[in-house]
Amino acid sequence: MQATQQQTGSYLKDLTRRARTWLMLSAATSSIACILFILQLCALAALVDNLTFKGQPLDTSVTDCIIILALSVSSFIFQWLADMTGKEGGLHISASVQRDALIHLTKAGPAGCAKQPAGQLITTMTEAAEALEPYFSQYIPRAVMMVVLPIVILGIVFHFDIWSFVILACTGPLIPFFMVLVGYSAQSIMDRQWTQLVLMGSSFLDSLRGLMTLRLNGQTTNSITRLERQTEAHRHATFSVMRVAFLTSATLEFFASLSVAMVAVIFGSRLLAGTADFRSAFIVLVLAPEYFIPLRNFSSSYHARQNAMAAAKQLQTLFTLPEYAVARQSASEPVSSAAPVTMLKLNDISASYEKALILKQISAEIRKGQLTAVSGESGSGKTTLLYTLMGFLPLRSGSVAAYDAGGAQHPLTEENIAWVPQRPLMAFGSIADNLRLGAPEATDDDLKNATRQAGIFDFIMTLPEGFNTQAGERGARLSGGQIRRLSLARALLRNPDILCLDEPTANLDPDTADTIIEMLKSCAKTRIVLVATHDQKLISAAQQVLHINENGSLSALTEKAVA
Ligand SMILES: Nc1ncnc2c1ncn2[C@@H]1O[C@H](COP(=O)(O)OP(=O)(O)OP(=O)(O)O)[C@@H](O)[C@H]1O
Repeated sequence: MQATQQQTGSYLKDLTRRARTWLMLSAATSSIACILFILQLCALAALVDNLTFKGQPLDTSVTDCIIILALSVSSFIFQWLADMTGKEGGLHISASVQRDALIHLTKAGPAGCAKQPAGQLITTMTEAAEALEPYFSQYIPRAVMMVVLPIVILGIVFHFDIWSFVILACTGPLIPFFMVLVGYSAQSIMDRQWTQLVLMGSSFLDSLRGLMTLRLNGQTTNSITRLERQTEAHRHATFSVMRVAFLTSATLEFFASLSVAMVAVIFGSRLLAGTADFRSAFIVLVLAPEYFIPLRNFSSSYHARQNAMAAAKQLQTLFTLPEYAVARQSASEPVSSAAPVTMLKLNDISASYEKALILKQISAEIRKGQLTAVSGESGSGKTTLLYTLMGFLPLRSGSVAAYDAGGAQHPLTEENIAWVPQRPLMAFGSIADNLRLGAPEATDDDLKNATRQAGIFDFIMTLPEGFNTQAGERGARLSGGQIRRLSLARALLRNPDILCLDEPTANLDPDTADTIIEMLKSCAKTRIVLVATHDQKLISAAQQVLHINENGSLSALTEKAVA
């Protein structure tokens, strides 16, 4: 569900607090720059008046020229400082939002993240977070400037000419008024543009990932047509946004030019009639366009605000993902004892994603030395059971306790449990890089040992570059069985006390499946090994089988003596 305008507005307001100092510095330096610029214009008007009408000789005006130059340089420096501090504030906020989003995704874990398409998450994490930067670096300092500078100019103009003051005071507020009016109707166009962008991103990623499936089903052309349609819709939405932006700036230009022209006409006729002096006329005429500049700058950055509002809505949607992952103790925290965990005790555990319970009151003891399989119909909750052990999903009730051989209880930490999912991730990089994902400190010998245990060492040695061979995008240069064995080696490299595997033999030829089953049996001699599987061969090879029925309850627990 998308957040309302009001919720998004207060979210952006809250974010402002994260870089308040930078943004205040930006607004302050920008105000100083503008005041210096106004002083420079006043000094210039006085110099021109003195030289042309008061007959002051040029050689006595050197000090005036130096003052004008100094004012100009200082104004430039302060404006530069204003841009830099504004940028710093904007970047600080967008980086902190990206960090928050990443932390939230970690808390959501694989179960929570499954609720949004990966393409949408990528677009939100990158483009939406970056779209916040111009809002904070431009819109907020300009909004402050829009208030400060026109008031200063109005004060000066009032001092010189009441009629010019009235014209500027009446026309100035029209600009932000029209901006807000146009802005409200443009927000829905902006939201549409973002929805199209997110949709395009997810469709593109889905098509890329499912290229093979699309091809096999003769859907490549349809997929291209759908992508073309989405690109076209995004182009249309972008054009609508640009049309509104152009129309708005044309309206603003019209009002600004009209009022400057009115001031010029009034002062021209007063000069001709001899009721005004040149110096006042010159000052008011150079200040009149400057009066509209902060208003125009504010209006042009209003687009940044609308874009940020639409982007912030996408970010708020990401933050609504449920935080399923359970916080676990990490290696940096002291563990009560170095003895390995040899037994897991499930005490009446129940778990659910939403309201309905998926797992109901499961109790079992899973020990080192015996391969344990979790079997059951598709959708019965086998993966969910592994998720609860891995900490990807909290328990609704019951508990999981871990004990060492001496009967002492241990906490379940990120280090003593490892997981090999149904579709293991192969990152872009070499085989060695992929193996070291979970154990960056692992030596070459460690890699050899782990791959030997996982039965993939001989295959790696046949590759021309051995461990340095590139795995390809998502392991595209490896077979399904090779990816499984590599991810098993990756898990073993961490030397976990508990190893959980989801469908380790799915879609493998009988010989490869047999090799993996033998490997798991041998792994189970030194650690707790728990597999979720449909594979009858693997179920028969297991010494303990937990059968979960379609209601999510444990319907049978069979145990065989270890051979
Ligand atoms: N992230 C999720 N959010 C909500 N419901 C989910 C989520 N993941 C799984 N489920 C639901 O939980 C139930 C159990 O799913 P689970 O993946 O544990 O079954 P499984 O026994 O492992 O199935 P399979 O053998 O097909 O892999 C299913 O009804 C599924 O729709």
